[in-house]
Amino acid sequence: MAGDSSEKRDLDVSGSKERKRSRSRSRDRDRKGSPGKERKRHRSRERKRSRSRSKSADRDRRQKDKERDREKDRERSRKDRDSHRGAKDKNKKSRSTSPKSKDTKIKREKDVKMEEEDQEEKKKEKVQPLSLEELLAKKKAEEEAESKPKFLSKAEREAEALKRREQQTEERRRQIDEERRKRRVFQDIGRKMLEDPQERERRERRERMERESNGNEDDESRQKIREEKDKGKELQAIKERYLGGMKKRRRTRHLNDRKFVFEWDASEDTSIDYNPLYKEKHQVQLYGRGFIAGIDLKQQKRDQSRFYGDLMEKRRTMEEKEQEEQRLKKMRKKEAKQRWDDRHWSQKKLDEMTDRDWRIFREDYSITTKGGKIPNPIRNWKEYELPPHILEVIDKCGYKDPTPIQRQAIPIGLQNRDIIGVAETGSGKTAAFLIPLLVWITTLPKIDRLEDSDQGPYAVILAPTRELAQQIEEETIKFGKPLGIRTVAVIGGISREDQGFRLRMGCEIVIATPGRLIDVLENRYLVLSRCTYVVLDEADRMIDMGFEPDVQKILEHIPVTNQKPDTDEAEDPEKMTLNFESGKHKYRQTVMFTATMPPAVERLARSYLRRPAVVYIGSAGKPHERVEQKVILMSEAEKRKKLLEVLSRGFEPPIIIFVNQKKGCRRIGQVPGENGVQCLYTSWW
Ligand SMILES: Nc1ncnc2c1ncn2[C@@H]1O[C@H](COP(=O)(O)OP(=O)(O)OP(=O)(O)O)[C@@H](O)[C@H]1O
Repeated sequence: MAGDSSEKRDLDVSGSKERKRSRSRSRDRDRKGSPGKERKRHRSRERKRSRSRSKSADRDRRQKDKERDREKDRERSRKDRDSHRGAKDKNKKSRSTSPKSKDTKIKREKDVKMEEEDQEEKKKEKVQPLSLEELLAKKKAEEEAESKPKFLSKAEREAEALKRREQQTEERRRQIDEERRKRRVFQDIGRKMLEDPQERERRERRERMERESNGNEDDESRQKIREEKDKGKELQAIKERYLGGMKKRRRTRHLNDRKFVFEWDASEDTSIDYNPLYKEKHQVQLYGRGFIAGIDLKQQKRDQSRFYGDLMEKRRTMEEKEQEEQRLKKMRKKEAKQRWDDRHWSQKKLDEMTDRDWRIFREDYSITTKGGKIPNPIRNWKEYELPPHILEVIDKCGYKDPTPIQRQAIPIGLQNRDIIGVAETGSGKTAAFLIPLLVWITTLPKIDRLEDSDQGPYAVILAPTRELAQQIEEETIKFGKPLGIRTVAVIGGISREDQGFRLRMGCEIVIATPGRLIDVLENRYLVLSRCTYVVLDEADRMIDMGFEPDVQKILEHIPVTNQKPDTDEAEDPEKMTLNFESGKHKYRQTVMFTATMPPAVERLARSYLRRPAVVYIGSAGKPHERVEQKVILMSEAEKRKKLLEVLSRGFEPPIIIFVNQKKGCRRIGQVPGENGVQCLYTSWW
C-alpha cells in the first residue's frame, strides 16, 4: 500500500512535469505541422543566438548555466521514467489494461517521441557527446538494420558491382604506385651508398653487427635447446634408475614372418674368386703429399724418384761425381772383403782362419773343449806340422782325414798337456793318443832309446780288456813298426815268461791290462823308470770292472820326479811345448779316454792328471750319427707279423732283439727259427 502511495506521488510529480512538457511538445507539433513557420522561427532564433553571442560573454555563461540546468532536469526525468517503467513491469500482471493505464501509455509514448524530437533538436542546436546507453542503442539499431535482408534491384546490383570493381582497381593502382615509389627510393639509396664509400662501410658494419647479434642469438638458442635436451635425458636416466625404465624391445625378425629375409653370409661371396676387379683391387689414393688420386702410388713414386735422380745428376759437378765414384768403389771393396772373410772355413787357407772360423769348425765336428788355452784343431794331415815320417805312416795306414777326436786331441797331446777325451768306441782314439807319443819318441836319439831299454818303456797304455789291448796293439804296431818303435802287449792268456822275455829285449810302448801288468811289475819283469806317457783307455769301463786299485798301484810304480807342477805352467802352451821338445826330461803326460764321466773316473782324473784339457766329441743324449732309429706304432697282434717283415729285408746277422718280458723273449725266439735262422735268447734271470 505504501508502495502504491509513493508511486502515486511520483506520478503526481511527474504528471505536473509531463504537463509542462506536453505543452511544449504541443508547441513543437504545431511547429512541425508548419515548416515554414518553423524555419522562420529557427532563423529568428539563430539570429537571436548570433546576436546574443556577439553581444556578450555573460549571456553565454547564463545560457550555459541554463543548458546545464536543463540537462540535469532531463536526467532526472529519465531516471524517473526508468523507475516508472520498472514499477510498471512489476505491476503488469496485477494491473489489467485499464483505460487509465492506456492513457498513460499513450501519454508516455508521446512523451518519448517528444523527447526524441527534443533531443534531435538539441543536437542540431549543439553537438554533444553521446552517452554509453545511447551509443549501445544506436549500435544495436544499426546491427538490426544490417541483419535485415536487403532486396536490391538488378540495376542497383550492377551499380554496386561496378562501384566495387572501381574500388578494387583503384586499390590495385595505389598499391603498384606505392611499390614503384618504394623501389625508386631504395634504388636512390643504393646509388648513393655505392657512390659514398663511408656509407658503404657503415652499412657493412651494420650488417655485420646484425649478423653477429643473430649468430649470438642462434648460439644462445642452440645452447638452450641443448640444455633442455640434457635435462630431459637426465630426467629419463633418473626415472630409469629409480622407477625401472622401459627397455626398448629389439625387433626380432623371424623366418616365418611374412616379409622375406635374405640370409647371407660374407663367406658365401664367390665373386672375389673369378672377378679380376676384386682380385686386383686398386689402391685408392687421396689427394695430397704430392700424389695424384686414382693412379698407382708405386708407379708415381718410381717416376718421382727417377725424375729427381736425373735432376740431381744434371746438377752434380765433376768433382762430386768423382767423389761419389770413389765412395762407391770403397764400399764395393769393403763388401767384397766382407764376402771374402765370410767364406766357409773349408774355402780358406790355414792362415786366413779367424777365431770365428775355428768356432764354426769345432761346431761342424761336434768338438767341445774345456780347460786353459786349447790349440786349434787339425783341419787336415798335410796342413798340420807333423814330422814327415809320421805323416808318411799315417798315409800308409790309409787315414785320409783325422777323426774329430784326432783333430783336437793330437794338437793338445803335442803340447804335452794332460787330456781327458770323452768319445765313444771306434772313434779313432788309438791314433789320437798314439801320434803325439810317436812324435815325441821319434825326437829321442835312437842310441839313447836302445841303451836305456832296461829302464822300461816310454809309454804304458792300459785297457780294461784283453781284446781291446790287442786291438790297440795292432794299431800301435801299424804306426810304430815303420818307425822302429817296439811294442809289447802284457795281457792275460799269454805266457808270462814269453812276455817277460820280450820285455827284457826292450820296448818303447807297453800295452797292458791292469791285472797282468801288476803281476809283471811285481815279478820284476818290468820297470817303469823312464815312463813319461800313461794312457788309460776306456777308463770308465776299467773302474766298472773293479780295476781302480790296480790302476792306482800301477801309477805308483811310475816315478814322480817328472811330474808336472800343479800350476798355471801346466796349462801354458808355450812352456809345455818347450818341455815336450826337451827330450828325455819331458814331464809325465797322462791321457784318459772314457765314454762317460762317473764320479770314480773324475776322482781318478783329479788324482793323477794335472790341469787336463777336456775334449768332448758329440753331445750327450744325442743318438749316434751312424745309428738310424725308427719308431713303428701298432697293435700287439700286428707286432709278430711286422717283425718278420723287417727281418726279411735282409739285415746282416747278428741281430739283437730286446723285449721287456721273459715269455715274449721265448715266443719271438721261435719265430726266426721257423724261417731257418738260428736264434739264441737270453735274459737276466
Ligand atoms: N783317421 C782315420 N781314418 C780312417 N780310419 C781310421 C782313422 N782313425 C782310426 N781309423 C780306424 O778306425 C778303427 C777304429 O779305430 P780305433 O781302434 O782307434 O778306435 P777306438 O776309439 O780306439 O776304438 P776302441 O775303443 O774300440 O779301441 C780302426 O780300424 C782304425 O784303423
